[in-house]
Amino acid sequence: MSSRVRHWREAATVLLAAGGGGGGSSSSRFDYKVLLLRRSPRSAFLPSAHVFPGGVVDAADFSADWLHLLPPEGPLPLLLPPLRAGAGRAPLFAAERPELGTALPADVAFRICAIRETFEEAGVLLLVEAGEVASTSSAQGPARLLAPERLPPGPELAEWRRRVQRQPAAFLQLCRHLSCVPNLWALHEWSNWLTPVGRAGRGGRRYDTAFYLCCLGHGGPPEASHDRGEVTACQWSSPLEAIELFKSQDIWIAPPQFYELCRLYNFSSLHDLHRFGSERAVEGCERWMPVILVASDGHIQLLPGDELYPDDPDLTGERKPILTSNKKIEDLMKEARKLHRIVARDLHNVTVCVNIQPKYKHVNPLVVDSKVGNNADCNSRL
Ligand SMILES: CC(C)(COP(=O)(O)O)[C@@H](O)C(=O)NCCC(=O)NCCSC(=O)CC(=O)O
Ligand SMILES: Nc1ncnc2c1ncn2[C@@H]1O[C@H](COP(=O)(O)O)[C@@H](OP(=O)(O)O)[C@H]1O
Ligand SMILES: [Mg+2]
Repeated sequence: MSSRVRHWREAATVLLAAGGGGGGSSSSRFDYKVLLLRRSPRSAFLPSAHVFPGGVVDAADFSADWLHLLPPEGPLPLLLPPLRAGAGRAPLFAAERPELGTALPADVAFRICAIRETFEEAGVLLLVEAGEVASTSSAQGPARLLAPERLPPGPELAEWRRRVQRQPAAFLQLCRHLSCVPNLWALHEWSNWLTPVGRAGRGGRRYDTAFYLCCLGHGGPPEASHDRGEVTACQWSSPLEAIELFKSQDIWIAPPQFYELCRLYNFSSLHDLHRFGSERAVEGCERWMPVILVASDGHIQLLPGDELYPDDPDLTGERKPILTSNKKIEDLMKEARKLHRIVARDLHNVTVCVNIQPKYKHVNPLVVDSKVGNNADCNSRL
Protein backbone atom coordinates (compact mmCIF):
# COMPACT_ATOMS: atom_id res chain seq x y z
CA MET A 1 0.00 0.00 0.00
CA SER A 2 1.12 3.54 -0.66
CA SER A 3 2.05 5.70 2.30
CA ARG A 4 0.71 8.74 0.45
CA VAL A 5 -1.84 10.68 2.47
CA ARG A 6 -4.88 11.13 0.29
CA HIS A 7 -6.74 14.41 0.62
CA TRP A 8 -8.87 13.77 -2.43
CA ARG A 9 -9.99 11.04 -4.79
CA GLU A 10 -8.87 10.92 -8.39
CA ALA A 11 -11.58 11.00 -11.02
CA ALA A 12 -12.26 11.52 -14.71
CA THR A 13 -15.14 13.11 -16.57
CA VAL A 14 -16.00 13.71 -20.21
CA LEU A 15 -17.48 16.67 -22.03
CA LEU A 16 -19.39 14.54 -24.51
CA ALA A 17 -20.50 16.62 -27.50
CA ALA A 18 -22.59 15.11 -30.26
CA GLY A 19 -23.98 16.43 -33.51
CA GLY A 20 -24.35 15.38 -37.05
CA GLY A 21 -28.00 14.35 -36.79
CA GLY A 22 -29.15 17.09 -39.11
CA GLY A 23 -32.19 17.56 -36.89
CA GLY A 24 -30.97 20.60 -34.95
CA SER A 25 -33.02 23.76 -34.97
CA SER A 26 -31.87 26.09 -37.75
CA SER A 27 -32.19 28.99 -35.32
CA SER A 28 -29.64 27.46 -32.94
CA ARG A 29 -26.17 28.93 -32.89
CA PHE A 30 -24.81 25.40 -32.24
CA ASP A 31 -24.85 22.28 -34.40
CA TYR A 32 -24.13 20.02 -31.43
CA LYS A 33 -25.30 19.23 -27.92
CA VAL A 34 -23.48 18.28 -24.73
CA LEU A 35 -24.52 15.54 -22.31
CA LEU A 36 -25.39 16.63 -18.78
CA LEU A 37 -26.49 14.27 -16.01
CA ARG A 38 -28.40 15.17 -12.86
CA ARG A 39 -26.89 13.63 -9.76
CA SER A 40 -29.09 11.98 -7.21
CA PRO A 41 -30.40 14.21 -4.39
CA ARG A 42 -28.92 11.51 -2.11
CA SER A 43 -25.35 12.00 -3.41
CA ALA A 44 -22.80 12.84 -0.74
CA PHE A 45 -21.16 15.29 -3.17
CA LEU A 46 -22.96 17.85 -5.36
CA PRO A 47 -26.47 16.43 -4.72
CA SER A 48 -28.92 17.23 -7.56
CA ALA A 49 -26.25 19.09 -9.52
CA HIS A 50 -25.91 18.71 -13.28
CA VAL A 51 -22.47 17.45 -14.24
CA PHE A 52 -20.78 15.68 -17.12
CA PRO A 53 -20.58 11.86 -16.88
CA GLY A 54 -17.68 10.78 -14.72
CA GLY A 55 -16.51 9.37 -11.45
CA VAL A 56 -13.74 7.98 -9.35
CA VAL A 57 -10.94 5.99 -10.99
CA ASP A 58 -10.81 2.31 -10.02
CA ALA A 59 -7.81 -0.03 -9.83
CA ALA A 60 -9.47 -1.95 -12.71
CA ASP A 61 -8.98 1.11 -14.96
CA PHE A 62 -5.22 0.76 -14.41
CA SER A 63 -5.16 -3.00 -14.92
CA ALA A 64 -2.34 -4.34 -17.08
CA ASP A 65 -4.96 -6.77 -18.44
CA TRP A 66 -6.04 -3.98 -20.76
CA LEU A 67 -2.67 -4.35 -22.50
CA HIS A 68 -3.51 -7.92 -23.37
CA LEU A 69 -7.04 -7.29 -24.43
CA LEU A 70 -8.11 -9.44 -27.30
CA PRO A 71 -5.51 -12.15 -27.55
CA PRO A 72 -4.50 -13.61 -29.96
CA GLU A 73 -4.58 -10.33 -31.92
CA GLY A 74 -1.90 -9.01 -29.60
CA PRO A 75 -1.46 -6.18 -27.15
CA LEU A 76 -3.66 -3.16 -27.16
CA PRO A 77 -1.57 -0.62 -29.03
CA LEU A 78 -1.04 2.54 -27.07
CA LEU A 79 -1.27 5.00 -29.88
CA LEU A 80 -2.13 8.11 -27.91
CA PRO A 81 -0.45 11.10 -29.53
CA PRO A 82 2.53 12.19 -27.41
CA LEU A 83 2.36 15.55 -25.69
CA ARG A 84 4.45 18.36 -27.12
CA ALA A 85 7.81 18.94 -25.36
CA GLY A 86 7.20 21.43 -22.54
CA ALA A 87 3.48 20.65 -22.38
CA GLY A 88 1.59 21.09 -19.10
CA ARG A 89 1.49 17.97 -16.97
CA ALA A 90 -1.14 17.89 -14.26
CA PRO A 91 -0.04 15.93 -11.15
CA LEU A 92 -2.61 13.16 -11.59
CA PHE A 93 -1.05 12.20 -14.92
CA ALA A 94 2.51 12.33 -13.59
CA ALA A 95 1.98 10.58 -10.21
CA GLU A 96 3.70 7.27 -9.46
CA ARG A 97 1.29 4.60 -8.24
CA PRO A 98 3.44 1.84 -6.79
CA GLU A 99 0.41 0.32 -5.07
CA LEU A 100 -0.95 -0.66 -8.49
CA GLY A 101 2.14 -2.60 -9.58
CA THR A 102 2.62 -2.84 -13.33
CA ALA A 103 -0.13 -0.63 -14.46
CA LEU A 104 -1.27 1.35 -17.46
CA PRO A 105 -0.04 4.89 -17.98
CA ALA A 106 -2.33 7.28 -16.14
CA ASP A 107 -3.51 9.08 -19.25
CA VAL A 108 -4.78 5.75 -20.60
CA ALA A 109 -6.33 4.69 -17.26
CA PHE A 110 -8.18 8.00 -16.77
CA ARG A 111 -9.60 7.71 -20.28
CA ILE A 112 -10.81 4.17 -19.52
CA CYS A 113 -12.35 5.51 -16.31
CA ALA A 114 -14.21 8.30 -18.15
CA ILE A 115 -15.49 5.84 -20.79
CA ARG A 116 -16.56 3.27 -18.17
CA GLU A 117 -18.37 5.93 -16.13
CA THR A 118 -20.16 7.20 -19.25
CA PHE A 119 -21.48 3.67 -19.80
CA GLU A 120 -22.45 3.22 -16.13
CA GLU A 121 -24.15 6.57 -15.75
CA ALA A 122 -25.65 7.23 -19.19
CA GLY A 123 -25.57 3.87 -21.00
CA VAL A 124 -23.46 5.35 -23.81
CA LEU A 125 -20.64 3.03 -24.91
CA LEU A 126 -17.61 4.80 -26.36
CA LEU A 127 -15.95 1.77 -27.92
CA VAL A 128 -14.15 1.06 -31.16
CA GLU A 129 -13.78 -2.23 -33.00
CA ALA A 130 -10.52 -3.88 -31.99
CA GLY A 131 -9.70 -4.39 -35.66
CA GLU A 132 -10.10 -0.67 -36.36
CA VAL A 133 -7.79 0.62 -33.65
CA ALA A 134 -4.77 0.90 -35.91
CA SER A 135 -6.68 3.09 -38.35
CA THR A 136 -8.36 5.23 -35.66
CA SER A 137 -7.19 8.82 -35.77
CA SER A 138 -8.74 12.01 -34.51
CA ALA A 139 -7.62 13.65 -37.76
CA GLN A 140 -10.56 11.84 -39.37
CA GLY A 141 -12.97 14.12 -37.51
CA PRO A 142 -15.47 13.45 -34.72
CA ALA A 143 -15.68 9.84 -33.56
CA ARG A 144 -18.31 7.26 -34.47
CA LEU A 145 -20.07 4.91 -32.08
CA LEU A 146 -20.24 1.18 -32.75
CA ALA A 147 -22.95 0.19 -35.21
CA PRO A 148 -26.10 -0.79 -33.24
CA GLU A 149 -25.95 -4.35 -34.63
CA ARG A 150 -22.55 -4.78 -32.90
CA LEU A 151 -24.16 -4.30 -29.49
CA PRO A 152 -25.87 -7.04 -27.48
CA PRO A 153 -29.69 -6.89 -27.31
CA GLY A 154 -31.04 -4.23 -24.93
CA PRO A 155 -31.73 -6.44 -21.87
CA GLU A 156 -28.31 -8.11 -22.16
CA LEU A 157 -26.58 -4.74 -22.44
CA ALA A 158 -28.56 -3.48 -19.42
CA GLU A 159 -27.31 -6.49 -17.45
CA TRP A 160 -23.71 -5.70 -18.48
CA ARG A 161 -24.27 -2.14 -17.32
CA ARG A 162 -25.43 -3.33 -13.88
CA ARG A 163 -22.43 -5.66 -13.68
CA VAL A 164 -20.01 -2.84 -14.49
CA GLN A 165 -21.70 -0.60 -11.90
CA ARG A 166 -21.24 -3.31 -9.28
CA GLN A 167 -17.76 -4.30 -10.38
CA PRO A 168 -15.71 -1.96 -12.64
CA ALA A 169 -13.49 -4.89 -13.73
CA ALA A 170 -16.51 -6.21 -15.67
CA PHE A 171 -15.93 -3.41 -18.17
CA LEU A 172 -12.87 -5.21 -19.49
CA GLN A 173 -14.90 -8.42 -19.76
CA LEU A 174 -17.55 -6.55 -21.74
CA CYS A 175 -14.94 -5.15 -24.13
CA ARG A 176 -13.42 -8.61 -24.54
CA HIS A 177 -16.88 -10.11 -25.14
CA LEU A 178 -17.58 -7.54 -27.86
CA SER A 179 -14.06 -7.69 -29.40
CA CYS A 180 -13.90 -3.96 -28.84
CA VAL A 181 -11.62 -1.50 -27.11
CA PRO A 182 -12.49 1.72 -25.20
CA ASN A 183 -12.11 4.50 -27.72
CA LEU A 184 -9.17 6.18 -25.98
CA TRP A 185 -8.39 8.10 -29.15
CA ALA A 186 -11.71 9.91 -29.17
CA LEU A 187 -10.96 11.55 -25.80
CA HIS A 188 -8.82 14.66 -25.73
CA GLU A 189 -7.22 16.08 -22.61
CA TRP A 190 -9.06 19.31 -21.87
CA SER A 191 -8.54 20.44 -18.26
CA ASN A 192 -8.06 19.33 -14.67
CA TRP A 193 -9.99 20.64 -11.66
CA LEU A 194 -9.38 20.00 -7.99
CA THR A 195 -12.35 20.58 -5.67
CA PRO A 196 -11.72 23.66 -3.49
CA VAL A 197 -11.01 22.86 0.15
CA GLY A 198 -14.11 24.71 1.35
CA ARG A 199 -16.37 22.78 -1.00
CA ALA A 200 -15.72 19.22 0.14
CA GLY A 201 -18.86 17.12 0.24
CA ARG A 202 -20.04 14.85 3.08
CA GLY A 203 -17.13 12.95 4.61
CA GLY A 204 -14.62 15.43 3.19
CA ARG A 205 -15.10 14.27 -0.42
CA ARG A 206 -12.89 16.18 -2.83
CA TYR A 207 -11.91 15.16 -6.35
CA ASP A 208 -8.91 15.73 -8.58
CA THR A 209 -10.70 15.30 -11.89
CA ALA A 210 -9.32 14.93 -15.41
CA PHE A 211 -11.70 16.54 -17.91
CA TYR A 212 -11.69 15.14 -21.45
CA LEU A 213 -13.45 16.34 -24.58
CA CYS A 214 -15.08 13.77 -26.87
CA CYS A 215 -16.90 14.81 -30.04
CA LEU A 216 -19.27 12.35 -31.70
CA GLY A 217 -20.39 12.96 -35.26
CA HIS A 218 -22.88 11.07 -37.43
CA GLY A 219 -26.46 10.29 -36.58
CA GLY A 220 -27.13 12.84 -33.84
CA PRO A 221 -26.72 12.51 -30.06
CA PRO A 222 -27.02 8.87 -28.98
CA GLU A 223 -29.79 7.85 -26.64
CA ALA A 224 -28.69 8.33 -23.06
CA SER A 225 -30.51 6.71 -20.14
CA HIS A 226 -29.98 7.39 -16.47
CA ASP A 227 -29.48 4.59 -13.96
CA ARG A 228 -32.21 5.57 -11.44
CA GLY A 229 -29.53 5.53 -8.80
CA GLU A 230 -26.48 7.74 -8.86
CA VAL A 231 -27.94 9.62 -11.86
CA THR A 232 -31.60 10.65 -12.00
CA ALA A 233 -31.80 12.41 -15.40
CA CYS A 234 -29.86 12.78 -18.63
CA GLN A 235 -30.16 15.59 -21.13
CA TRP A 236 -28.48 16.77 -24.30
CA SER A 237 -28.31 20.57 -24.48
CA SER A 238 -26.34 23.07 -26.49
CA PRO A 239 -23.93 25.13 -24.36
CA LEU A 240 -26.37 28.05 -24.56
CA GLU A 241 -29.39 25.93 -23.58
CA ALA A 242 -27.49 24.53 -20.58
CA ILE A 243 -26.40 27.99 -19.44
CA GLU A 244 -29.94 29.36 -19.88
CA LEU A 245 -31.41 26.48 -17.87
CA PHE A 246 -28.92 27.32 -15.15
CA LYS A 247 -29.70 31.04 -15.23
CA SER A 248 -33.44 30.36 -15.12
CA GLN A 249 -32.86 28.17 -12.06
CA ASP A 250 -34.19 25.04 -13.78
CA ILE A 251 -30.91 23.26 -13.13
CA TRP A 252 -27.83 23.89 -11.03
CA ILE A 253 -24.42 23.39 -12.60
CA ALA A 254 -21.27 23.27 -10.46
CA PRO A 255 -18.72 26.04 -11.16
CA PRO A 256 -16.09 23.97 -13.04
CA GLN A 257 -18.73 22.55 -15.36
CA PHE A 258 -20.21 26.05 -15.80
CA TYR A 259 -16.74 27.39 -16.69
CA GLU A 260 -16.26 24.60 -19.26
CA LEU A 261 -19.68 25.22 -20.83
CA CYS A 262 -18.70 28.89 -21.24
CA ARG A 263 -15.51 27.71 -22.99
CA LEU A 264 -17.54 25.50 -25.33
CA TYR A 265 -19.62 28.58 -26.14
CA ASN A 266 -16.73 29.70 -28.36
CA PHE A 267 -17.50 26.87 -30.78
CA SER A 268 -20.73 26.78 -32.73
CA SER A 269 -19.63 23.88 -34.92
CA LEU A 270 -18.86 20.38 -33.74
CA HIS A 271 -16.11 20.06 -36.32
CA ASP A 272 -14.42 23.25 -35.11
CA LEU A 273 -14.71 22.10 -31.50
CA HIS A 274 -13.28 18.70 -32.39
CA ARG A 275 -10.41 20.19 -34.39
CA PHE A 276 -9.58 22.66 -31.63
CA GLY A 277 -9.80 20.06 -28.84
CA SER A 278 -7.79 17.37 -30.61
CA GLU A 279 -5.04 19.73 -31.77
CA ARG A 280 -4.83 21.57 -28.46
CA ALA A 281 -4.60 18.38 -26.39
CA VAL A 282 -0.90 17.91 -27.16
CA GLU A 283 -0.27 21.05 -25.08
CA GLY A 284 -1.54 19.25 -21.94
CA CYS A 285 -3.00 21.22 -19.06
CA GLU A 286 -2.33 22.26 -15.49
CA ARG A 287 -4.33 21.51 -12.37
CA TRP A 288 -6.65 24.27 -11.22
CA MET A 289 -7.89 24.48 -7.66
CA PRO A 290 -10.25 27.42 -7.20
CA VAL A 291 -9.58 29.42 -4.03
CA ILE A 292 -12.72 30.81 -2.43
CA LEU A 293 -12.82 34.51 -1.55
CA VAL A 294 -15.93 35.32 0.46
CA ALA A 295 -17.08 38.92 -0.08
CA SER A 296 -19.81 40.79 1.78
CA ASP A 297 -22.43 40.08 -0.91
CA GLY A 298 -21.39 36.79 -2.50
CA HIS A 299 -18.24 34.90 -3.25
CA ILE A 300 -15.53 34.65 -5.88
CA GLN A 301 -13.68 31.51 -6.92
CA LEU A 302 -10.19 32.71 -7.79
CA LEU A 303 -8.29 30.77 -10.44
CA PRO A 304 -4.57 30.66 -11.29
CA GLY A 305 -3.43 33.85 -13.02
CA ASP A 306 -5.88 36.09 -11.17
CA GLU A 307 -4.02 38.79 -9.28
CA LEU A 308 -5.66 37.72 -6.01
CA TYR A 309 -4.81 34.02 -6.48
CA PRO A 310 -2.40 33.07 -3.67
CA ASP A 311 1.23 32.30 -4.62
CA ASP A 312 1.08 29.23 -2.41
CA PRO A 313 -2.54 28.03 -2.34
CA ASP A 314 -3.53 25.82 0.58
CA LEU A 315 -4.25 22.54 -1.21
CA THR A 316 -5.10 20.53 1.87
CA GLY A 317 -6.91 23.04 4.08
CA GLU A 318 -4.38 22.99 6.90
CA ARG A 319 -3.55 26.71 6.65
CA LYS A 320 -5.99 29.26 5.25
CA PRO A 321 -8.28 27.56 2.76
CA ILE A 322 -10.86 30.35 2.47
CA LEU A 323 -10.11 34.06 2.05
CA THR A 324 -12.52 36.68 3.28
CA SER A 325 -13.08 40.35 2.55
CA ASN A 326 -15.55 42.86 3.91
CA LYS A 327 -15.72 44.48 0.47
CA LYS A 328 -18.49 44.01 -2.05
CA ILE A 329 -17.94 41.95 -5.18
CA GLU A 330 -18.30 45.06 -7.33
CA ASP A 331 -15.39 46.74 -5.49
CA LEU A 332 -13.24 43.62 -5.70
CA MET A 333 -13.89 43.61 -9.46
CA LYS A 334 -13.20 47.32 -10.00
CA GLU A 335 -9.89 47.19 -8.14
CA ALA A 336 -8.49 44.25 -10.11
CA ARG A 337 -6.55 44.33 -13.37
CA LYS A 338 -5.71 40.65 -13.89
CA LEU A 339 -8.88 38.65 -13.71
CA HIS A 340 -9.40 34.91 -13.76
CA ARG A 341 -12.34 34.20 -11.52
CA ILE A 342 -15.82 32.78 -11.23
CA VAL A 343 -18.08 35.32 -9.54
CA ALA A 344 -21.13 34.01 -7.69
CA ARG A 345 -23.55 36.71 -6.52
CA ASP A 346 -25.94 33.93 -5.62
CA LEU A 347 -26.49 30.28 -6.50
CA HIS A 348 -27.64 30.98 -10.09
CA ASN A 349 -26.11 34.39 -10.74
CA VAL A 350 -22.66 33.21 -11.72
CA THR A 351 -20.26 34.78 -14.20
CA VAL A 352 -16.83 33.82 -15.41
CA CYS A 353 -14.54 36.84 -15.64
CA VAL A 354 -11.20 36.47 -17.35
CA ASN A 355 -8.93 38.89 -19.15
CA ILE A 356 -5.64 36.99 -19.00
CA GLN A 357 -4.12 34.98 -21.83
CA PRO A 358 -5.04 31.31 -21.49
CA LYS A 359 -2.11 28.92 -21.12
CA TYR A 360 -1.52 25.74 -23.11
CA LYS A 361 -3.19 27.22 -26.21
CA HIS A 362 -6.56 26.98 -24.53
CA VAL A 363 -9.50 29.25 -25.08
CA ASN A 364 -11.07 31.56 -22.53
CA PRO A 365 -14.74 31.23 -21.62
CA LEU A 366 -17.19 33.66 -23.14
CA VAL A 367 -19.41 35.63 -20.80
CA VAL A 368 -22.89 34.62 -21.77
CA ASP A 369 -25.11 36.80 -19.62
CA SER A 370 -25.27 40.44 -20.65
CA LYS A 371 -26.99 41.19 -17.28
CA VAL A 372 -23.54 41.06 -15.71
CA GLY A 373 -22.53 44.28 -17.47
CA ASN A 374 -21.58 45.76 -14.12
CA ASN A 375 -18.40 43.63 -14.18
CA ALA A 376 -15.96 46.09 -15.66
CA ASP A 377 -13.17 43.92 -16.96
CA CYS A 378 -14.52 40.67 -18.32
CA ASN A 379 -12.85 39.78 -21.57
CA SER A 380 -15.83 39.32 -23.77
CA ARG A 381 -19.58 39.55 -23.76
CA LEU A 382 -22.36 38.31 -25.93
C1 LIG B 1 -17.03 13.10 -11.40
C2 LIG B 1 -17.17 13.82 -10.09
C3 LIG B 1 -15.80 13.94 -9.45
C4 LIG B 1 -18.11 13.07 -9.15
O1 LIG B 1 -17.64 11.81 -8.78
P1 LIG B 1 -18.67 10.71 -8.28
O2 LIG B 1 -19.55 10.43 -9.45
O3 LIG B 1 -19.44 11.27 -7.13
O4 LIG B 1 -17.83 9.55 -7.87
C5 LIG B 1 -17.81 15.19 -10.32
O5 LIG B 1 -18.11 15.82 -9.17
C6 LIG B 1 -16.94 16.10 -11.14
O6 LIG B 1 -17.01 16.07 -12.34
N1 LIG B 1 -16.14 16.90 -10.46
C7 LIG B 1 -15.22 17.76 -11.12
C8 LIG B 1 -14.83 19.02 -10.45
C9 LIG B 1 -15.39 19.33 -9.12
O7 LIG B 1 -14.86 18.93 -8.12
N2 LIG B 1 -16.49 20.07 -9.12
C10 LIG B 1 -17.13 20.54 -7.97
C11 LIG B 1 -16.41 21.61 -7.26
S1 LIG B 1 -17.25 22.03 -5.79
C12 LIG B 1 -18.23 23.28 -6.27
O8 LIG B 1 -17.98 23.78 -7.29
C13 LIG B 1 -19.36 23.69 -5.40
C14 LIG B 1 -19.53 25.17 -5.30
O9 LIG B 1 -18.62 25.93 -5.52
O10 LIG B 1 -20.64 25.61 -4.94
N1 LIG C 1 -28.75 5.00 -5.83
C1 LIG C 1 -27.82 5.90 -5.53
N2 LIG C 1 -28.15 7.11 -5.03
C2 LIG C 1 -27.21 8.02 -4.72
N3 LIG C 1 -25.90 7.82 -4.87
C3 LIG C 1 -25.50 6.64 -5.38
C4 LIG C 1 -26.42 5.62 -5.74
N4 LIG C 1 -25.71 4.58 -6.21
C5 LIG C 1 -24.43 4.91 -6.14
N5 LIG C 1 -24.28 6.14 -5.64
C6 LIG C 1 -23.05 6.87 -5.34
O1 LIG C 1 -22.38 7.21 -6.54
C7 LIG C 1 -20.98 7.27 -6.29
C8 LIG C 1 -20.25 6.47 -7.33
O2 LIG C 1 -19.95 7.32 -8.34
P1 LIG C 1 -18.87 7.01 -9.45
O3 LIG C 1 -19.01 5.57 -9.82
O4 LIG C 1 -19.30 7.94 -10.51
O5 LIG C 1 -17.56 7.35 -8.87
C9 LIG C 1 -20.75 6.72 -4.90
O6 LIG C 1 -20.61 7.85 -4.09
P2 LIG C 1 -19.42 8.00 -3.01
O7 LIG C 1 -18.20 7.49 -3.70
O8 LIG C 1 -19.40 9.46 -2.76
O9 LIG C 1 -19.87 7.18 -1.87
C10 LIG C 1 -22.06 6.00 -4.62
O10 LIG C 1 -22.35 5.97 -3.23
MG1 LIG D 1 -20.27 9.77 -11.15
